[in-house]
Amino acid sequence: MALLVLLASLAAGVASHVFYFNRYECHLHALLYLQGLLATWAAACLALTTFYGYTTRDALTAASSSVGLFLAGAYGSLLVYRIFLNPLNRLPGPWLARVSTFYWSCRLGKMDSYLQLQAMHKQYGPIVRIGSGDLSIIHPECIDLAYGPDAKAMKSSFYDQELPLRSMQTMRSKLEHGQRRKIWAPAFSDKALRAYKTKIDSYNDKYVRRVTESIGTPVNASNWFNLYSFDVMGSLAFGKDYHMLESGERPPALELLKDGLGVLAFYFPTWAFRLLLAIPGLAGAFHAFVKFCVDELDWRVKHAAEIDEKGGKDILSWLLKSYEGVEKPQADPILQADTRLIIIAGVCPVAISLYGLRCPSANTWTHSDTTATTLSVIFFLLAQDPSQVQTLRNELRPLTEGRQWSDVDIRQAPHLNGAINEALRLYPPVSSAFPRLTAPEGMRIGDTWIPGNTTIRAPQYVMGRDEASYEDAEKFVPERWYSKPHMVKLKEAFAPFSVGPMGCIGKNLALTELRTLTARLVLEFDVRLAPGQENVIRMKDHITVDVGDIYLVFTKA
Ligand code: HEM
Repeated sequence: MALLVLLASLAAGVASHVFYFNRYECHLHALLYLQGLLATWAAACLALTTFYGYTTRDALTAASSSVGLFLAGAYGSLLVYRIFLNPLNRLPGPWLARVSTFYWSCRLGKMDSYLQLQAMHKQYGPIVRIGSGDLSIIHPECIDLAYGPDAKAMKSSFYDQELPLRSMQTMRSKLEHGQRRKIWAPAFSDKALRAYKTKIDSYNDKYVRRVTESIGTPVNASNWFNLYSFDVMGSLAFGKDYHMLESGERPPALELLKDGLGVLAFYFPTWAFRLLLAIPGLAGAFHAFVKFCVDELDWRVKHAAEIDEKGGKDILSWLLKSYEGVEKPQADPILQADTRLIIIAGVCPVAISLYGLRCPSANTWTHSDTTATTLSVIFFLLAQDPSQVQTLRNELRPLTEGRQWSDVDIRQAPHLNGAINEALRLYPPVSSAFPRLTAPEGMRIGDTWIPGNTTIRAPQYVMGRDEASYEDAEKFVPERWYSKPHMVKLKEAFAPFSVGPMGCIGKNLALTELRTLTARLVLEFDVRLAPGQENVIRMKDHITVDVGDIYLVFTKA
């Protein structure tokens, strides 16, 4: 009888894998499975002692053996499938990646996923297995096929980490995402961007003032770019000035998030992340940030009339239009999550919103803001080559001199746009890319067939430095984007904002900030690396990258 029960447990384990875990997405319920297993174990102990006269010790042994064999069956079946049967096994990659996606996490102790991916692609080619169901692909076709307007691939389980909280960006259903995106779209139209101009200009002024105050001395430019970007997004989200550029400090709820990013560097599977989130106290910073955004949204809705009267249109004023007639729009959890997305999208799409988890390795403020990262990189690259600053100045002076200029006047400046593209190519703020899940019927990339339900990513850092796509790929050459087009061999490889219906909705806003602040600074200042500042950036990659402190010296032009 006992043997029969043990064999049944083993068989149940195998069946659970074959008929359930291997067929369906199960990442949402890891905690429930754990609780179920413990509850079954406890119930079995109780039943054996109460109804079958087992001693406590014997009951514990019998119940544990049964549960143990169930797990052995489930994991045994999983290992057999992964090692011998998985169709992904014919694709190149380290053998251990077949066994578990934790293999990938274990390589990321230095938070350098972009470098690890680069090394793996050098060794294994354009398509590399990085986990049991995960591939990294640098074939330029992947961009359009996985992310483009007609892509059949969908967002992977990565986007479920925050459930039940959902923002536009974490909506996996294309239909639902599309409907929400229609509500967001007017906030990023040309008309809306024109209305944000005054706010952006005022923060550009503040940045220039900060530089003027520290002329000739080393400044932590990346930190100031980060404060700049938070100030701009705070003002565009809530119509409030947080004065971060003046004070040099962030509101406490944002400050809390500084500890939250390190853990993202390990790219844990979604189920493991959700288990981490469930540990009481671990996600405290995230909840504080959620509350901060809910409070600010509440304030914003209550002051809507006042803000509208001042004519200071912001992103929320557009989103709130779709709530006309709704008594308390601020109570809608999707609007709450979208508000968080505005704040963090320019900072760290998805990432910060997901986890305010504490991580001991992240003990300094991380410069993970996408716009700030790009500004930091632009000036880091310019600081190493004064002739580039001069070329930019020569290009911009005729476009700006003697008039109240705006982004419209410099939008087509080829060298400026080239320099921005080069910063985004060499140090893309989203370096390892957002994962997609291939459609059940699979897809072909180049000559390779990718099976259905495979998680794929197209890492921009590796693609940006691939000689197959760019000539002299490691060099900063703004001209490749206008007068030397032969240096861009495969244009479709370049997608720092992603592409398609789920790509960056804030691209034009980001470019406006990047162009106008860069132009302001190069028109007024020369720039060089501060003494002791290394001439390489050692980024930390936690979905968006952290360029660390970059010390520069600005002098009057
Ligand atoms: C250099 C700066 C920026 C870069 C490189 C960048 C990059 C990206 C990328 C790669 C995505 C796609 C993420 C995904 O597939 O899930 C994205 C999405 C998004 N970005 Fe940006 N971004 C930048 C600035 C901004 C700014 C300033 C905003 C303003 C609010 C913004 C708002 C968003 C939003 C709302 C999404 C989600 C779009 C959707 O789900 O439809 N981004 N961004």
